[in-house]
Amino acid sequence: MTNGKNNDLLLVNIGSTEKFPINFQELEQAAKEKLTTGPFGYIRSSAGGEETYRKNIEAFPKYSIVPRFLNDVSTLNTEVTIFGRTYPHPLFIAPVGVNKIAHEDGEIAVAKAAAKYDFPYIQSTVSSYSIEEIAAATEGSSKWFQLYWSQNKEIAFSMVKRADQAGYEAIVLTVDTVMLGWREEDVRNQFSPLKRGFAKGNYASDPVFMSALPDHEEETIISSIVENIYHPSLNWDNIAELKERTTLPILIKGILHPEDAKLAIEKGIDGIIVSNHGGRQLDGVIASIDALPAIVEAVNGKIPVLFDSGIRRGSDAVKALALGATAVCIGRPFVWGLAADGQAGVERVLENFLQETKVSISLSGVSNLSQLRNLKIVRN
Ligand SMILES: Cc1cc2nc3c(=O)[nH]c(=O)nc-3n(C[C@H](O)[C@H](O)[C@H](O)COP(=O)(O)O)c2cc1C
Ligand SMILES: CCCCCCC(=O)C(=O)O
Repeated sequence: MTNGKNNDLLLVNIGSTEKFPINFQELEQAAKEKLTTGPFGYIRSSAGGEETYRKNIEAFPKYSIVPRFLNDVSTLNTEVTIFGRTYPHPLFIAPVGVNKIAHEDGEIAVAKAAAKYDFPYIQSTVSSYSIEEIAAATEGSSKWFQLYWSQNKEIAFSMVKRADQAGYEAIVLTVDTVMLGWREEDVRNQFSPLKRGFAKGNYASDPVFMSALPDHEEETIISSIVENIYHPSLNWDNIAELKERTTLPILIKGILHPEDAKLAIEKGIDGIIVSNHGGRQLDGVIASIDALPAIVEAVNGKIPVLFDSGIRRGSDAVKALALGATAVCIGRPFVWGLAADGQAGVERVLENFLQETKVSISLSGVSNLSQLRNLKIVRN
């Protein structure tokens, strides 16, 4: 989304004879045709009876944009500044692990596409490629590192140090996944990407992780990843320890309660991501978009509040931004783009997202993000 003069993007885009899935349903269908049952089910599905997954999607139409007209929208500025860095638009790539189950090029393809369209890339701990491999493939672009705490906390600290050294600009500690949610589809398909070695990127390249192993056999590496990734004892004291080990800004991902948002601020956390993990963890929790307004109110502008879970198109992003999100993260849509056509598929998804978001902001009658935050949203 370039800042400046606003063109008629739809008419510019139409003219190609190339066929490619455009919306989420088409992308999911295209991915289904490419993937086998286990990987497709792992990405698509969520926890329990998928009540929260459905709520995430069904909640968006309950919020309506009340646009203003006769404001000059011939220019548009979508810049947002977070931790001192200005980004051209408020769309991020959510941390999504084990990308090789969708496409051989995995996270490298996603990070390159993200760099091309200026989406800051949040790399998952459980990536198929390492921090250093992704940094080398995308020099100069903005990257954050998503941290899963480890049973052996020295492994977590080591990964944070590596991310800092590789030029990543923030740490996103995910707190809703201290153990894996109950995911029936994966039980049915007997599919675990962790157990099949798709999450090795950052572990097999980590000196602390590797030096703690009795041998370097594939089986030993995988079983140690599985042991370390479960970290049910995670608590606020660990956050204090993490703060002592890095000067990078720390965000907490998975906040749904306003009191946890307030606690995060008290404990010196630099930002939060309102998220229910796309419904993949505790089924039955509140839709992420329904949790957002109270959290924005509790935070009261003190730290950035990012948002994910259920963003499927530009108008969803507009609603989340108007409800007070500083930026929004795209999840499953880019994974389907990756499965459908590798880096080119992710690029198409991001480009369309950007264009639809830009058109939607302008048609709401506003020209920048601070005006967007004052846009009226009603809940039917
Ligand atoms: C296949 C898959 C893997 C994911 N892996 C991670 C991860 O490693 N770390 C993390 O914090 N969140 C992870 N997430 C959650 C996303 O960051 C994000 O919260 C979620 O995708 C948002 O929901 P949506 O995709 O339905 O919009 C994953 C999501 C999916 C679909
Ligand atoms: C216990 C942590 C496993 C993480 C697997 C990746 C992930 O977050 C997901 O939703 O899948």
